[in-house]
Amino acid sequence: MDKGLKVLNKSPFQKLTAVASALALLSGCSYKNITGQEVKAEVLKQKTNEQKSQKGGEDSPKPNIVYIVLDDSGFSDIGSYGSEVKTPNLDWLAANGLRYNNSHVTPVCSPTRASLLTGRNPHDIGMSTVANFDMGPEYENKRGRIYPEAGTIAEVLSENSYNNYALGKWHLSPSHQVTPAGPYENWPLGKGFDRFYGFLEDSGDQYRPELIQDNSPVDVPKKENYHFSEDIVDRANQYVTDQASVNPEKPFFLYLSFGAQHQPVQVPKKYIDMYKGVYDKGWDKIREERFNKQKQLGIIPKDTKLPGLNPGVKPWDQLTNDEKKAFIRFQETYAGFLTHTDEQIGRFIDKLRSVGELENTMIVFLSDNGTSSMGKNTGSINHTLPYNDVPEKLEDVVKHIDDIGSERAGAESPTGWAQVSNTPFKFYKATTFEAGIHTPLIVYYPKVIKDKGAIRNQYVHVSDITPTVYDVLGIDIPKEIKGVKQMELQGQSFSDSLRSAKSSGKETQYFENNGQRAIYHDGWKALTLHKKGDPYEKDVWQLYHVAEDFSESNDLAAKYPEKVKEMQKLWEKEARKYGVFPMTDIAGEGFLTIPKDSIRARNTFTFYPGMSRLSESASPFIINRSYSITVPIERDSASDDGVLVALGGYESGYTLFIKNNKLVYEYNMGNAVYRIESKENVPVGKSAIRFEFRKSESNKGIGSLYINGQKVGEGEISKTHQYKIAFEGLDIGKDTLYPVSTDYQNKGIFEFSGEIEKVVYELN
Ligand SMILES: O=[N+]([O-])c1ccc(OS(=O)(=O)O)cc1
Repeated sequence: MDKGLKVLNKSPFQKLTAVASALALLSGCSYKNITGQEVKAEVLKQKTNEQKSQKGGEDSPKPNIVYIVLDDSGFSDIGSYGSEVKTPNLDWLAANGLRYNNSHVTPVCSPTRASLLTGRNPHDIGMSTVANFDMGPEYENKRGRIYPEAGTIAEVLSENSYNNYALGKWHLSPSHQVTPAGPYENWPLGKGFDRFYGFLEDSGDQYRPELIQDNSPVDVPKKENYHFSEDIVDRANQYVTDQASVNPEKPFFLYLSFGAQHQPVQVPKKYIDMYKGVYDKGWDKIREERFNKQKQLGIIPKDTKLPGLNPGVKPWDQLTNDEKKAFIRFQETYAGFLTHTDEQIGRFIDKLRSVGELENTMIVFLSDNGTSSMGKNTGSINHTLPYNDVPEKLEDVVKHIDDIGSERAGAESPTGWAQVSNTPFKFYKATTFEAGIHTPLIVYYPKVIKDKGAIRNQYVHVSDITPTVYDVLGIDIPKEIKGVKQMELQGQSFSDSLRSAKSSGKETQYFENNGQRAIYHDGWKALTLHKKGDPYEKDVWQLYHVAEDFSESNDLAAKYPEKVKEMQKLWEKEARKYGVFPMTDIAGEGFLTIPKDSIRARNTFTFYPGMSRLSESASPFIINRSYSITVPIERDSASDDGVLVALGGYESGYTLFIKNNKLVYEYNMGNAVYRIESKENVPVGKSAIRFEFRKSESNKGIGSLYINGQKVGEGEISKTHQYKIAFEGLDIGKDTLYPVSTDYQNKGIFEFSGEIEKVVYELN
């Protein structure tokens, strides 16, 4: 695809414009305006042509491009793909555009987004798996970043006079680079976007997100009932309004990437209440209803089979009343969250309409992967726990049932509902079964799509979307971007299918994430369900004729062993071609790999008061090791109190603070809080405060408090996080967003009223 030129193919209209200007120049006549100045006629003529070429004009050559991405939402979740959830605005896009029912993504977030934004396969550009995991230079394919050789659509379009905006979840920078001091090259502005507003990591709290605007951390707007999805759409609307008002001749690319439906599932109660009673009938029934509706809609073939419940998912009538009660609430919340998101999408569409841009905009909607199983069989109300492989107890979930959806819970639905979202498929996100990689795709582009509301069956992959856009715009990628030679596009345009149902789809596509593998070729699919630690060559391959078996219900591997071998070979060939090797089957241990070029590789950190919040993933790596935190302070009076250092929030984290003259350290594990309090008072005047953690066993140890070298408190911390401590970063001298300790939850950020000289971490 790389034709080596960064030129726009000129439309017939542009050619006419050029001829008209040339004629005007040749004509050379002039007249006097009211101030008596001489005005050349050709300038006037040119202006008329410019006005004609403003977007919205009949012959406008450059449409706006919008990508709307949902997170962790399965194939059946939206109304026009079979759901009972109310999504009128997405359904409107579907009714006025095309629904693809055979569209594929990667099993997890970052590779899908990397592929979407670059038109290449994820491994080949450094993003085999989530951006949280940077495996260092030995794993070129797992650096948690997009290599500059794979320019993003924003970089390409900025060379074609587009403005480029990104909003919402990013998750395309190594997490250890999410710091207020950069490096910034993998942040949105480093990847071609002109404006950004959102969060940079994998999940964001909907009520108190760690917001970034452009390259700077910013506070959550002080707004009653603040919600992140509303905030990013307010911003998107602002960007569109600004551009339409001030620079209407310029087209824009806008990437609107919701945190929804990823955990934490959080939405105001009003939306949860909309679904009261809807889910009382349980997941078996709802799954069946979605399946039937999908057939009626024609979104799945009439002969599709509905697989049984996934392993570990109990039939609804075998659940206890407590389970039913909690699980109903989870799904009411999930549904309300989606309706709320849809409402925001509606507000954005309305904005495009009101500034006269809707008809001249191509909108692509998709979900980045299928619905997740991280809620396990109980559902989750504290998402740090599943990230650390700590099971949650149903009784805790039931106790906090009314918190689900609120800021008091990092909620995620149980697997029974995740399977419903992924109807008619089996398994979940992170696998290469269709449940993980087969999601909705809607394309709205009224200028070209005449077959409104139709369903397209072409096999499509997320890497094909941006090449399709380039094709529609008639542009080639530049040979170089910022002096870096560009790789060829690897996705394949499906622009023909916008006009014709008959055009062909993609023939071959490989998949891989953390050792889970699959290959699609010409109507067939082979896959492995890899068990961590097993040798890859021992993995058993399954075989499905997906052209006839939409839901992978009939494993044909035993019947066609030769076909399995052929598909395996093809997987290997594609894997070699696209940089899948070396492969790893990391899961949580990915968090423990600290590359040498990460700031986390240091053993000493000195932080000064006033530092912006530092993301947890870039904070001193204290997991499973001994360390100390030393804080020289000064108190003017015995009433000076507040937080010296804190990381995390009420879900989990740690905090060192002074209250009632006592020095307190709390480690909040999520299901237990370890508290150590000084016996003695912290003196007025200068003192050296110190907390020391001595590891005794794996993820266990003794915490000690010192004032001026004297031990003033000690306690055992019998379980610490093995992978990730929290979803909220490190504060010096205060505890922003959520409080780690309930001891000061009514004191706002509980800023230290004395003076902190510095905070020094020393890690062993
Ligand atoms: O293992 N992780 O770090 C991880 C896995 C999945 C995940 O969800 S995703 O939507 O961002 O892919 C986030 C983080």
